Amino acid sequence: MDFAAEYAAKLTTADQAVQCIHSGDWIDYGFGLGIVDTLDKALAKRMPQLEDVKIRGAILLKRPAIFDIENAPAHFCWNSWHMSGIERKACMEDIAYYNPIRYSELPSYCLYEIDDIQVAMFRVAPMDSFGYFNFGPNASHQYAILERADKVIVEVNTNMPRCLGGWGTGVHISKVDMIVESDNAPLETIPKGGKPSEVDQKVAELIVNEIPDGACLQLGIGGMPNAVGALIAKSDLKHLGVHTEMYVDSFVDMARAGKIDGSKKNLNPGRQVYAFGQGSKEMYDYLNDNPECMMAPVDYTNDPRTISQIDNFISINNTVDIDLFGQVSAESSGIRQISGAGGQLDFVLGAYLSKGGKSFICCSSTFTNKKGETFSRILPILHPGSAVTDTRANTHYVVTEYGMVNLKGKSTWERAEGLISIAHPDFRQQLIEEAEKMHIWRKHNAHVNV
Ligand SMILES: CC(=O)SCCNC(=O)CCNC(=O)[C@H](O)C(C)(C)COP(=O)(O)OP(=O)(O)OC[C@H]1O[C@@H](n2cnc3c(N)ncnc32)[C@H](O)[C@@H]1OP(=O)(O)O
Ligand SMILES: CCCC(=O)O
Repeated sequence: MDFAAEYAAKLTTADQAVQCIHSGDWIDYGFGLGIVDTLDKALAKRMPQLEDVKIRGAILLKRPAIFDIENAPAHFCWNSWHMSGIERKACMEDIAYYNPIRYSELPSYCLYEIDDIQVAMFRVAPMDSFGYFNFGPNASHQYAILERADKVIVEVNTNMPRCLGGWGTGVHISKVDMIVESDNAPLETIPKGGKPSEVDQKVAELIVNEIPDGACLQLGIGGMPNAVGALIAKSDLKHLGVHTEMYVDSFVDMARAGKIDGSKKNLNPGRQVYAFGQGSKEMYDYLNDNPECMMAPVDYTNDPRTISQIDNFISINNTVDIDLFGQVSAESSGIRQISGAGGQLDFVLGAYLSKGGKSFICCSSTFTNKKGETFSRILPILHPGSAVTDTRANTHYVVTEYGMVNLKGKSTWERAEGLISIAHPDFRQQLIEEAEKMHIWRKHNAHVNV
């Protein structure tokens, strides 16, 4: 096949490519680092002539140009699989809406249930000699979108790392309708976390004590899991493995510190497995063409049946709030959507099924808002409207800077006692009084320090 000739025939401008988008269409904009940029700017010029365009995407690292057109909600809506700060702000502008989904189910939802997708656009790496455009660190559910899209447009960016893996890591030119060469803007990054706070340090110490040599790690999205990872890189742990949904900078720190060799993994030994990645330029450079790293679609990485096959699986995720029954709300506060369910429950379920596996839900004991008011993250009941990300039947270990409790199988009074014992001391008495009113407190509980 003469891929160069096919490339030349399909090459077009962004302005020309977006002419195929019409009012009422469902459009896929990519995912994370794969979200289009040059095509977005072109669509922002066309969008004022269109109505009711429905766009899907997730974890924006940059505010798309379409969000800033005049009277945006009249022209389109953004439907997010998982919200970053940019998307949660856009919710308040009536542009963005959240699609609740357990992340491992996203590819099958796209394959078997989603309405037709008229146009799918992805930001990709340059075509290789075999005619493939690599997705960069975004296997996620992209293969499923390709199956369902009527038209596929790729936006080539020479800065996109080439992420190797198992399957679903790129698209062949034969399946692409149009190719747009971007202005090769630098990729968006998440800066490496600074010095871990004292709270992060305490939480990390508690978790590190529970990790055996040879364990396999998953770190969730957000500041705290990353800080825990950075401290694992400085620990004495050995022969760690990686099997995660999101690849983050602290895995690079651990690998460079010689903590990761994957030698004890009983699935994909030696490989660091992930579904997508977001981080620093250093992390993108590390992933580029690195055969140790294996990117695979999320219905593989996050399937609890996959996770369960890996012994000593350690899952570390963050939460927004948790109630005294052990219901974890990791994605919203009341009706305010903060992020999304993501793969948290996938990993909580999978780690529990793993021989020697444990899942840790961690958080600081308090949250201070922009007005400087401080609240306990351990609440008697969740705020009205808060989504339950992990049901109380599934929650395993919960960690704050005041300690760690294992809630699995515990009765309501044991949960209340355990959670209050790791709440901030300033809130313990109040929590006990609420627990008493809710009839989940026994006289026996009195040994909690207040
Ligand atoms: C990715 C994987 O590998 S798999 C599974 C991982 N996936 C998940 O865990 C999904 C759910 N979890 C998450 O999305 C994240 O871990 C979070 C939201 C819990 C924490 O992420 P972070 O980026 O560290 O959150 P951060 O502390 O910056 O808070 C985000 C926002 O929530 C607000 N917030 C946080 N906690 C609270 C709270 N208790 N009450 C009210 N608002 C809160 C913050 O003020 C901030 O709002 P802002 O954007 O207006 O400033
Ligand atoms: C898209 C999912 C990200 C997460 O699980 O947090």
